[in-house]
Amino acid sequence: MSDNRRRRNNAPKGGPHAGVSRSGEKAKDFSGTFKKLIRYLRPYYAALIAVIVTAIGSTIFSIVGPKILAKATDKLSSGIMAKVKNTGGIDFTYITRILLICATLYLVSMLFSYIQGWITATVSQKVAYNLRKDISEKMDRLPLSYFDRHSSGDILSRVTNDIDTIATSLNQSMSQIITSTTMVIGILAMMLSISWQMTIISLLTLPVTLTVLGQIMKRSQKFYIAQQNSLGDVDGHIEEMYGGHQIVKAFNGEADAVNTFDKYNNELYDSGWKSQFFGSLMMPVTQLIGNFGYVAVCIVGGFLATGDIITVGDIQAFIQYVRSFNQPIAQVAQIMNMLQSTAAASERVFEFLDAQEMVEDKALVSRSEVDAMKGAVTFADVHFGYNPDKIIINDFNLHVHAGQKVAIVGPTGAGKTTIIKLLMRFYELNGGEIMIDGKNITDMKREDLRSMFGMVLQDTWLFNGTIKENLKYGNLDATDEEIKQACDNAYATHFIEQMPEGFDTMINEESNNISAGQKQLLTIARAFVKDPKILILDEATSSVDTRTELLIQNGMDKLMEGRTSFVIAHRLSTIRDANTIIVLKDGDIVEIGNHQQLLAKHGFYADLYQSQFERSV
Ligand SMILES: Nc1ncnc2c1ncn2[C@@H]1O[C@H](COP(=O)(O)OP(=O)(O)OP(=O)(O)O)[C@@H](O)[C@H]1O
Repeated sequence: MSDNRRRRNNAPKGGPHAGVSRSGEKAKDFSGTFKKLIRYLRPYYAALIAVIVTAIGSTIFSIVGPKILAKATDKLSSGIMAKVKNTGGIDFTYITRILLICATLYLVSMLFSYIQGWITATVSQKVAYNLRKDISEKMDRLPLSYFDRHSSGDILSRVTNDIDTIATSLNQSMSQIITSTTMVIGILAMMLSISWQMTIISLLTLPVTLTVLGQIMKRSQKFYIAQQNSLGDVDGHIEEMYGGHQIVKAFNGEADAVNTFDKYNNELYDSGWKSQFFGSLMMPVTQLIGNFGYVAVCIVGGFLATGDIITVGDIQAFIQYVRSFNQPIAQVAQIMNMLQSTAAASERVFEFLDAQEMVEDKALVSRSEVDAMKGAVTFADVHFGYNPDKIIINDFNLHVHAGQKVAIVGPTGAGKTTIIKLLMRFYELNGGEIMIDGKNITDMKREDLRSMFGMVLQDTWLFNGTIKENLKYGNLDATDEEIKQACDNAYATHFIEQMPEGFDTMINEESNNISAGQKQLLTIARAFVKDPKILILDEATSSVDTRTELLIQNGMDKLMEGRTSFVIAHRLSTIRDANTIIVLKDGDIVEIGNHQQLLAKHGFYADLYQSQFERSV
């Protein structure tokens, strides 16, 4: 089967990061996406109210701080004046009391910030946790056709990168939106309470700050997107070249590979440099414009103070407020930017969660009925196309008695694998029906249906675990004796026992401690452990040594005894004893019969057999 290859070839350009949501990416439906995201926040409304209360609390306390501190400054300055004029002294008791009040306010404000940080971290991580959980459950309900259309890298990036983006931005924006807004309103109120004239003057700098910030952000965002794209190109290129480095070397493609890498790397350098440069301009520029504001405020404040309209303490408090005014404004702008990428990430996640699911299981045939089945298979007028507009299996009819061996042969792309996928209900038919022991497979639960099958494929899939764990994959209750017996039947015991830790040796998909042939023997043993009624064998085309090939063949023959078997055959010499051989061409059965009958027909099969036979002579 060539699924993995096919999927990889279909993967979007840009490598593993090709589906990653990029900061600055715009969502198609901003408000709709946020509504969906807010649904995930619903269980935490109480916590969110607590965030609002603590955020407002901590901000108010830090806002009133300077105003109270101003009282101490005034007392101090009037005390100094009195001392100079010899009319009195500094009232330290009063000043100490004010300072204590201020310290308490700042402490309470800090405590509130702490509580608020704790709640937002919990809520954002819970939302991310629930999204990941929903995605994982959704994966089980999605039809295989969904995975045909989306690369695994793309799906992976939705579960990891996109959800990370959502969690991080929820964490930051939830409290920042509230604190920044409270801060802006609060500071503005305090400034107005000190002097409306000075407030107007300092507000004059605001449009300038906002325009300049907007321009900088627009520019840096453009380069940021370019940077992420170049990063995707670099990653994709490295993955491709590293994955196929032997081929690259064999075809002398190194110079080309290095040139392409240099090109992507230069683009990354260029966009990375520009985005960071523009990003780092934000703070100094805001400060510069703010400083002009201070100068103007100080001048006007000085005039007002000399006219006894405001006090020196007021000027000091006002300056403090002006300093903290620009910060929340810049923060709100940043949050707006961040929310755009959150929306883009959420949109990708919800697109996955909203994808059309498989037709629901019916379970009209009970598990006990399925368990009692013998394994007779009937295909009746089956029509199917991966894309309904392009039917590739036309009117397929076949009846297989329980225990029979059916070989499916035909040129590449004829539809051999497709027939098997339909039998296991990986895809829904466009017409006709498939029955096992006379019962339509759509009337059974998918899980029950698949419990009847055992597969030995060319793509020997083994997971990270011990040999024993891998063997028990299809039957977790198998005893050690059953496993040993299965390995004996599959001629696998010998090599397993020679391994350093025998059945407890760790293996995985890329294991190089076992050979391709040994992996094949393990998958045969795994099928024996499962003891299925119907077998699917996809004959290995990969070359193994003759002795191992013989072991594999013998193992498979033994495995097929007494079970309905479908063999996708590549070497026709191995299927001479099949009860029925069907020859597929472009999704149609062009010939059917046993080996002798088909040879006698002198048709497609006979030609195919002859050509293989001649090649092997
Ligand atoms: N997931 C898929 N999505 C769309 N088209 C597919 C998919 N899988 C297979 N096809 C197409 O369906 C046709 C039959 O493919 P299938 O894999 O069944 O052929 P096959 O006979 O098993 O070939 P091979 O011997 O090369 O494995 C081919 O044209 C193939 O390109």
